[in-house]
Amino acid sequence: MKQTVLVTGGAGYIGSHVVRQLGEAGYDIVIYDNCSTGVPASILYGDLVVGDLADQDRLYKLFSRHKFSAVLHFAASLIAPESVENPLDYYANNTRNTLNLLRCCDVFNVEQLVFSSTAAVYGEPGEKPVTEQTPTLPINPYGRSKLMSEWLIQDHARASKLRYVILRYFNVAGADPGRRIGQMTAATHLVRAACDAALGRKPEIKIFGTDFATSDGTGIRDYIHVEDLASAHLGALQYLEGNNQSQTLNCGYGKGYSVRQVIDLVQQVSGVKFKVLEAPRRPGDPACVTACADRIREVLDWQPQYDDLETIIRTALFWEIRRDLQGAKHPLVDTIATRLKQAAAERKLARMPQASATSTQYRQPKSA
Ligand SMILES: NC(=O)c1ccc[n+]([C@@H]2O[C@H](COP(=O)([O-])OP(=O)(O)OC[C@H]3O[C@@H](n4cnc5c(N)ncnc54)[C@H](O)[C@@H]3O)[C@@H](O)[C@H]2O)c1
Ligand SMILES: O=c1ccn([C@@H]2O[C@H](COP(=O)(O)OP(=O)(O)O[C@H]3O[C@H](CO)[C@H](O)[C@H](O)[C@H]3O)[C@@H](O)[C@H]2O)c(=O)[nH]1
Repeated sequence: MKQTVLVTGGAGYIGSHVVRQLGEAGYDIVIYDNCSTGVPASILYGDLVVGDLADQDRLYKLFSRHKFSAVLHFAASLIAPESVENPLDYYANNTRNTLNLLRCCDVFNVEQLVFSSTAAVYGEPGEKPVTEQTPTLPINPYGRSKLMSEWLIQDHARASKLRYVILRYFNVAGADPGRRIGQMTAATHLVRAACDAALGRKPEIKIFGTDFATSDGTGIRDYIHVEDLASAHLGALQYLEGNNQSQTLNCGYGKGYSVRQVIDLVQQVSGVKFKVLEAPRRPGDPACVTACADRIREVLDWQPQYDDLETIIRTALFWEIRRDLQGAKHPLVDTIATRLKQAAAERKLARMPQASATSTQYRQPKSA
């Protein structure tokens, strides 16, 4: 029987990629989103209900209309420096609204929850990759608001039949390799900011902090492709459907790249030497955050397909170019698009001997 799942924040960047994979896997999907940063055009499957998680009455009505087998909870505010400026908004949208959602799960007997948490719960863990056992010491209100949400979920699960998978994402980037969806709205993330600079949408990129205690002085992060992150959600859902116990899992590849390395690679892949400025650190930015991601592979049998920074950057750039071609077009877009197409064709050629050997091997006529 088809299961109906609720996806909060499904019109957003990550949620929309998960919705697409859920739709392809045959789930019935209801998306609840206030479209503050998400856009309806990014929803390729399911029904969108436009509403706010703060509206408890609306949520009750939604839960009473559907029999949800599970909830995937993405809706949140997520810009760490902004959370330093407006902490109360972050606690309201992230922590209080998670409580609203849990109340509905409780009243309507929803027993499976997949929650979007973040590496920001670890704060400033130093150079070592962090495991799920690393102490959680968030250094900004965003991280604290998410950690408090984790506690709400864990405490409620102890007192009820709720089972959960909390996924702590590291830095998410890239776009649907099929180029249907990607980051739709303005975003401050590094890969996006570098793509914007390559496409000439911004005159330059700023490196926030060059005096961190890292190899080149700039911040180090573990970048995960949004498509792999989405498949981890399907794995988490299937894991819960298999009646397994609750888990908290890191979602990253276990590889660290500095801001300079990311910018250099965006310049290399795009062929555009955009301007790079050095600027002071942003408030609340840790020096280095990378994941030990052994447990998620083991527990969910998760097998990432896009574990490569160049692939992340290429899919992000392809998506941004596609967005540009639909709207106002910058002259550089054509140059970069041609360059990316050439690179893709060269890679295809390089792979050809192996590909044709494999196809001869496997495509034997059935009647033979
Ligand atoms: N992007 C990252 O690098 C990253 C890293 C770690 C964790 N996360 C987490 O992943 C989740 C999704 O992030 P994203 O990058 O897709 O962001 P996003 O802003 O694209 O998506 C968030 C979605 O939630 C919706 N939303 C926000 N507040 C809402 C409310 N009160 N009621 C209803 N809908 C609401 C927005 O309209 C949007 O569609 C968040 O919980 C975030 O904390 C993201
Ligand atoms: O224009 C920019 C943008 C970013 N950076 C730097 O690039 C690194 C990554 O910054 P992002 O803004 O891309 O991402 P954050 O690490 O700040 O945070 C992201 O990943 C976290 C998990 O690690 C959280 O989950 C959070 O929601 C999500 O925005 C940081 O050192 C930042 O200072 C720049 O130098 N210039």
